[in-house]
Amino acid sequence: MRIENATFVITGAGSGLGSACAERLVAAGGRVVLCDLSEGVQDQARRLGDAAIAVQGDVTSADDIQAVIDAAQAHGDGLAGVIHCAGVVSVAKLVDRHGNPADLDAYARTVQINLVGTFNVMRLAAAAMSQNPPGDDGERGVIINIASVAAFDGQVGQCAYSASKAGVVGMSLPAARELSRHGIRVMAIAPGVFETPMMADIPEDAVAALSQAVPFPKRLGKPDEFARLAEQIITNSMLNGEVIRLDGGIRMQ
Ligand SMILES: CCCCCCCCCCCCCC(=O)CC(=O)SCCNC(=O)CCNC(=O)[C@H](O)C(C)(C)COP(=O)(O)OP(=O)(O)OC[C@H]1O[C@@H](n2cnc3c(N)ncnc32)[C@H](O)[C@@H]1OP(=O)(O)O
Ligand SMILES: NC(=O)C1=CN([C@@H]2O[C@H](COP(=O)(O)OP(=O)(O)OC[C@H]3O[C@@H](n4cnc5c(N)ncnc54)[C@H](O)[C@@H]3O)[C@@H](O)[C@H]2O)C=CC1
Repeated sequence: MRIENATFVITGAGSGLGSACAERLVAAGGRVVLCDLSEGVQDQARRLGDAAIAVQGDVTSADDIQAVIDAAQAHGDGLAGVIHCAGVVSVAKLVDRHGNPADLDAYARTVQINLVGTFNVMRLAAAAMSQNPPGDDGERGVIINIASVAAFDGQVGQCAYSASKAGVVGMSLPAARELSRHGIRVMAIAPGVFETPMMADIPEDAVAALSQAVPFPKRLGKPDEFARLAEQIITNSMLNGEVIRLDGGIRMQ
């Protein structure tokens, strides 16, 4: 699929990895519709110029995401793809050091945003893209979801987060199988540790430990390194139904 003059929805585009994807797609001649809960997403759209518009919304809301997709249809010649970066991190042990059980609502919130939100965006975007005229190979669209290495190597305290991301991994192949008849590809990226505001709350020694745990390069990833992979997934139609770890070889302990 070509990026130039095509329109993409990027969720979580007010920050971090989503923001980097927006910059890279605009630089490649694409048009973007930025969705985020935070109102800062409007500033990001203004920075990117006429190729970008922002629609504030919650990925767990059917109405909000349908409004984002409707805006994408109007922003260009139909929705070509989605890079779904919106997500939250949570940390809690099943039983804390005082013997108290983990909070159920906190667990449910993490799964609701990271997993149910992913399903919500996929289902509404796929319904819209299935109406596109077929392109090369009969392609009508591409969906890129974001998992995490925590889907595979979850650490102590990551039951909710790892479960939510493992669910994103689990949906990749069945979604790709179902949507292949419409010419829509589904991929997921499982990042390791990247320099974004999501990592900002981590104690410095923990960040250092995570960086040292990366075989090579021993550092946090840069958001544009993530965006470059997303760009390649969009333009390389043989990438489908798979999860790509982008992590420097880290296997978390
Ligand atoms: C490496 C810790 C990083 C903390 C980061 C918190 C914010 C996370 C932002 C992540 C954003 C990116 C997300 C992503 O997709 C990529 C990743 O997943 S990066 C990995 C992020 N890691 C986590 O989120 C782990 C979070 N867990 C914790 O911070 C702690 O486990 C927790 C606070 C939940 C509990 O710690 P503590 O109070 O020390 O628990 P205990 O005192 O009960 O310890 C019991 C026992 O378990 C050992 N332990 C605790 N944490 C870890 C660990 N992460 N890895 C290995 N072992 C751990 C602890 O040392 C005790 O062992 P003893 O032998 O009894 O000393
Ligand atoms: N930073 C990292 O090291 C890693 C991040 N990831 C995943 O990558 C994705 C992006 O993470 P970052 O850019 O690092 O985080 P970030 O915190 O910088 O950006 C996430 C964005 O999602 C938005 N968001 C959260 N909940 C939302 C909702 N319900 N509706 C709409 N927007 C919502 C936030 O407002 C924020 O702007 C997340 O899914 C995260 O789990 C995965 C592995 C590693």
